[in-house]
Amino acid sequence: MEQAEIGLVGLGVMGAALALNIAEKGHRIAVWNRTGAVTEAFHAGAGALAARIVPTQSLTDLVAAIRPPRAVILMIPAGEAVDQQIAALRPLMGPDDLIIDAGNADFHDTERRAATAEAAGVPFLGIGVSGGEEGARHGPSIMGGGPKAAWERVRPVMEAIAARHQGTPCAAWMGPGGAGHFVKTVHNGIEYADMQMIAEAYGLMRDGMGMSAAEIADVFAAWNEGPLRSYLIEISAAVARASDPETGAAMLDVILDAAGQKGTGRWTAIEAQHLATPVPVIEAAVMARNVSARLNERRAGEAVFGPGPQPLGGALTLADLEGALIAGKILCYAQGFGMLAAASVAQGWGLDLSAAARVWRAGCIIRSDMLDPMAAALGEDPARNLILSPAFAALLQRHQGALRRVTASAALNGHGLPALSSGLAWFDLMRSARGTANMLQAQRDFFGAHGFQRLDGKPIPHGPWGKHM
Ligand SMILES: NC(=O)C1=CN([C@@H]2O[C@H](COP(=O)(O)OP(=O)(O)OC[C@H]3O[C@@H](n4cnc5c(N)ncnc54)[C@H](OP(=O)(O)O)[C@@H]3O)[C@@H](O)[C@H]2O)C=CC1
Ligand SMILES: O=C(CO)[C@H](O)[C@H](O)COP(=O)(O)O
Repeated sequence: MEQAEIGLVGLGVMGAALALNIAEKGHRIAVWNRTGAVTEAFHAGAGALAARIVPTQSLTDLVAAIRPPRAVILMIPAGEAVDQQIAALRPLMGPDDLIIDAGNADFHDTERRAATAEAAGVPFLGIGVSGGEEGARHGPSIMGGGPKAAWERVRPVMEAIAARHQGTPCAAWMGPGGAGHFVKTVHNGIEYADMQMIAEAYGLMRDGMGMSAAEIADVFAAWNEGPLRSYLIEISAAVARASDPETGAAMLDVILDAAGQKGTGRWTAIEAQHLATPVPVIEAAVMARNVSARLNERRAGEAVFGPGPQPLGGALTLADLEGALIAGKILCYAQGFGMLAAASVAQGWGLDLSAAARVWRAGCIIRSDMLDPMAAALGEDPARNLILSPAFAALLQRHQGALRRVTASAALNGHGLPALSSGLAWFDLMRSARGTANMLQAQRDFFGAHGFQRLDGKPIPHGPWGKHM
């Protein structure tokens, strides 16, 4: 039998869709899944593509089914499962055979696996794949990381299966080691923030303006025709429009308000702290998911303090909400790109921020019309904060008023808007040439003799605190 060009382990939601995508682009692929019955069912359901798919029932058969030098994609949960699969596969493979972890991964794990592979003289790639099931099936965004030569080996397949933005594949090598998985992690942090800001606008419409889910769907659909045009706004319109087949009620109205999470947003927040790079909108979004899961505490809080959100009494318009989301989105993306810049320096990756923005323009969950001008702005001057680029500074000038009205009215009326309001706070700090950290420095010097710098440059590193004690 003709050997496959590539192999794939893990026929779950993403792996199955990716395997069909690869087969559809004309590549013969061998597949293996931990639960063998899943492999059989997958092959049986692959229709015409089944002819290009080789189902296998052991890792030995999987490896034997692939033409050397081999490439095997892992599409399985992050963490131990990946280490176990690598440990099981490596002894079966040759020194030129490539293992590709294409699931989400903590980039520290990817760095460790890359170092182990390099020491053993075998190739390993860690690549981020975004787009959910639909993206994996018809064109995801792909962020490659690891040895450039190994990426070049699989680049033709990656570019063939990736989404396209005006003909350009949304698949690119981001850098060595864990760079690809790091870019995917920041992508997911932005995803959390974008989703949270949309949920905040939804809450203002539902609880502050008394709008039904169907009316809210119309608003999201209208916003999707303007500057906010994006996959997440588009699906927000769709989910707000959907009805529950059981009760006929709006689907949103029957879904429990407790968010799940697999951890990628948390990885972003943790790494941001390690890098001392401010991503408050992303951190607020992670916090909001954590709070959402504390249902009993929230119910107890409402019992003691009364319900939070009150009607806004006409204080805000839908245009205010749209403007606030435009401003919030720019602020959160600027923070995400700032984090990529900080990691690039810390890790010596040489990340091209514009290239990251370019692979996010199509296929991924955060794809949006704004990413093309963002890629252009980052290309003009990668060292400049995105909010200072002329195009995005002008948008912020235009929409910051809406963000202020929305966050102020929300605060006055009991609506918690952690993401939008932390975005505004960061923006105001970023436009303050004279901040308030002089007070922090004085306090630190007072209690710990930590010293400070003076504005006039005089070499007097401590304050006269002793005289006043
Ligand atoms: N779902 C999404 O939208 C996205 C997911 N990802 C990432 O893709 C990867 C796969 O996710 P997804 O397809 O959603 O997950 P699923 O839960 O749908 O599938 C998981 C797959 O991994 C296999 N698996 C689970 N544990 C092990 C193990 N210990 N050893 C070997 N195989 C194992 C399962 O096999 P079995 O059938 O035997 O259980 C199954 O094939 C994850 O890293 C995820 O974070 C990335 C982007 C988007
Ligand atoms: O990577 C993804 C999208 O880009 C996955 O869907 C991921 O599972 C989303 O994260 P979470 O489960 O934490 O919401």
